[in-house]
Amino acid sequence: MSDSLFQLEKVGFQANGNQILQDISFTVNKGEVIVFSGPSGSGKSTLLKLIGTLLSPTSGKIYYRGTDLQKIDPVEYRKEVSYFFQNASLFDETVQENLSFPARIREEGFDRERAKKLLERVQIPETYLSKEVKELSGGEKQRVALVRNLMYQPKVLLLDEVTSSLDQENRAIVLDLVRDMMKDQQTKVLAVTHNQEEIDQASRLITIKGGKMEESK
Ligand SMILES: Nc1ncnc2c1ncn2[C@@H]1O[C@H](COP(=O)(O)OP(=O)(O)OP(=O)(O)O)[C@@H](O)[C@H]1O
Repeated sequence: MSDSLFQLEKVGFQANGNQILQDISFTVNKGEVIVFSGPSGSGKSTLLKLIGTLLSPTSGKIYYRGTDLQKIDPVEYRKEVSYFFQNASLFDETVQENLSFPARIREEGFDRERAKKLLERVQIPETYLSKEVKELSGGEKQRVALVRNLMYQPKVLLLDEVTSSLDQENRAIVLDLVRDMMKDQQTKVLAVTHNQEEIDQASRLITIKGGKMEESK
């Protein structure tokens, strides 16, 4: 078990009397890129939120590196496992204030060099640091939000339809950075997507239908 990254055992989730997920069991091993697919409303986002601890299972267990998620300090867990979603919201402040937020909550200084490098990777000039978020386009906001998630290198990146509201150009920029993270810095990715190009990159495709899972690849 300790060699697995995540292990789900008969995970279920109920909300307002509805069984949204049922009996979800699978193991994610360390070198895998997992993509969750399936029809709209089938429970994919809910599953990713359970893994990201934004929600708690109402039945079953989730283990991270062999330890029950309920027994892991949430602050420590968030340092390793980063959840990034479609239309991630930035604070209504400057780009720098947003990018320094992860350091502020850890009472550390802002790593301007890292911010600069990551911004460059998503084709945003350093001068944007002093820009107000409300001056940015939708695609720029999503790219800045991704940079904010990566200011501390996560071990696992949970991506929930992060490119679905982006045009082709922005999508390519975001995917390129995610790919680099996976390659050079060994970040593991679990993603929910409808995009075929992203699905093709999966080493494993897990399909969720009506709250139940089918493994397809
Ligand atoms: N907190 C909640 N309370 C009640 N119902 C919920 C809650 N969260 C999700 N649902 C319902 O659970 C089902 C699964 O939602 P989920 O967002 O996980 O689907 P999805 O597969 O990610 O869909 P999409 O591809 O459209 O994003 C939907 O029917 C949704 O309405």
